[in-house]
Amino acid sequence: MRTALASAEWTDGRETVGAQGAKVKHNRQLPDASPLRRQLGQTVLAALTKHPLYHAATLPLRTLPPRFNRYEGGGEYGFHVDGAVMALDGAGAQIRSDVSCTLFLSEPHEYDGGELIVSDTYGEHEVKLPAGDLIVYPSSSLHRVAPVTRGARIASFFWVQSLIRDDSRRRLLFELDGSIQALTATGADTTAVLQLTGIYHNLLRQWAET
Ligand SMILES: O=C(O)CCC(=O)C(=O)O
Ligand SMILES: [Fe+2]
Repeated sequence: MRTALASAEWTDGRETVGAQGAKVKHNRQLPDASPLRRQLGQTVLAALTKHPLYHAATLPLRTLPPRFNRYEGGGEYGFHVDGAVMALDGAGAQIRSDVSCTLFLSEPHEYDGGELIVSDTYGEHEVKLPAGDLIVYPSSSLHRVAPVTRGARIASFFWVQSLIRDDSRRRLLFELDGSIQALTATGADTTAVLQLTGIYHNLLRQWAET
């Protein structure tokens, strides 16, 4: 993916953003209609289907085809909130953004700056991960990408409509899932684990929107 993206043609990132974001967005992206975007996006989605932790955290219902962006020469994306409802295709289908995803494709030593900074009720969290690592964060959060002052930061980014709209419910289910996995791995009482698994699925059944 890095090799293909190194010789790609990039376009102004403001092409896919509303008026609020356009004022603070200074990066470039693969054009939405680019075959490379489609091809690499499918590679990203295929990798996600094989990742239990990603599924546990996002509980995906619909996923926007991944896009690819590039920041360099002081490029940044100032504080913004992602649009709540986005076009899924050209046929009028829409997706509600519940979870935002950034897949880092550049190694941290290849550029200065470029931290993804997510602001929540506990303050600001800075994220800068090795190539191949992905961060998921609530689309309801304010976030920004710090200016890239050396090198280039290339990433894939996309949005997920979750079965669970509410961030706090999604978090509870994620933590419950993690506890069940840990209990199973350490050989806990199977009847108790089965009961907890039932509680997980019955909460999911009560809260899931499809
Ligand atoms: O480049 C990133 O990590 C995030 C991009 C972003 O926030 C957006 O496109 O809305
Ligand atoms: Fe964003």
